[in-house]
Amino acid sequence: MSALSLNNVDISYGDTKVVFGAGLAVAEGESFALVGESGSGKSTILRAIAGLAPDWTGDIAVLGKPRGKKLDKDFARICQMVFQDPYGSIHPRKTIDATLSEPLAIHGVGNRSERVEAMLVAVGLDRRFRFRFPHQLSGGQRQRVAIARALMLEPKILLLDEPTSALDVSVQAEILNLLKRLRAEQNLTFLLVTHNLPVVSFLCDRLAVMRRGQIVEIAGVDKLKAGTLTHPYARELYAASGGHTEGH
Ligand SMILES: Nc1ncnc2c1ncn2[C@@H]1O[C@H](COP(=O)(O)OP(=O)(O)OP(=O)(O)O)[C@@H](O)[C@H]1O
Repeated sequence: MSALSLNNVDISYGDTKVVFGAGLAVAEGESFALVGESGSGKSTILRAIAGLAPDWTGDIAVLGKPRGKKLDKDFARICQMVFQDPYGSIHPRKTIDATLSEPLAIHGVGNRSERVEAMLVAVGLDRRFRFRFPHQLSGGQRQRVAIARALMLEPKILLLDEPTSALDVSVQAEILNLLKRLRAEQNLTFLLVTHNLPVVSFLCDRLAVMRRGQIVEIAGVDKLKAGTLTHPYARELYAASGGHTEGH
């Protein structure tokens, strides 16, 4: 059974269709990247899976279960999304403790205090951050909080939308290492959007290359590293990176 599968998925915003006939399957425990030019529909695919872009047709299944069009509570326990900009995605006036406790409260999970402390440790944040506010944290620390919040309900799948691109280069590597470690420790499945090919090489097993709303190639990351992707656009992307597909 796939963790995520899309079959012939079209996605629109109002009258404008932006994704055409997307199909992919991500195995349980796999890390899968969506790459491609800006505006090609990568984030839209994540949003449709997460229930944030409801105007789609085709089939989306999560752990074998067809995905409905609405935000639903059970889904949140299985699949969570992490956004590019942690400042926009964590509430500025809530303490880190409140942010991390909230999903537990909504889902009636107990032992909140212990769970929040354990999660802070798991994402490499000192306990003293617990009662601070987001503006008292660095960008990297805030992204650790956003990742912690996504993991509070022990989901199986993370949808990661450019999780490091808003961060300083020096901090990006720390967050990538964290994601890699958490994935191994918690046997997570990743579907990750990025325009950064070294991130794909570092964190992913396979990738789909998107162009103008279509997936033009799906391949193992070995093909990316070897420069042997076959679609002309995928090759263009590789050439534009100067062959620098590794480096983290
Ligand atoms: N809320 C929205 N309403 C209308 N159109 C949108 C909306 N969000 C995105 N689009 C359009 O949908 C298309 C796909 O956007 P999307 O954000 O999925 O691309 P992307 O591949 O993730 O790009 P980027 O790498 O720049 O984030 C673009 O043409 C974009 O302008």
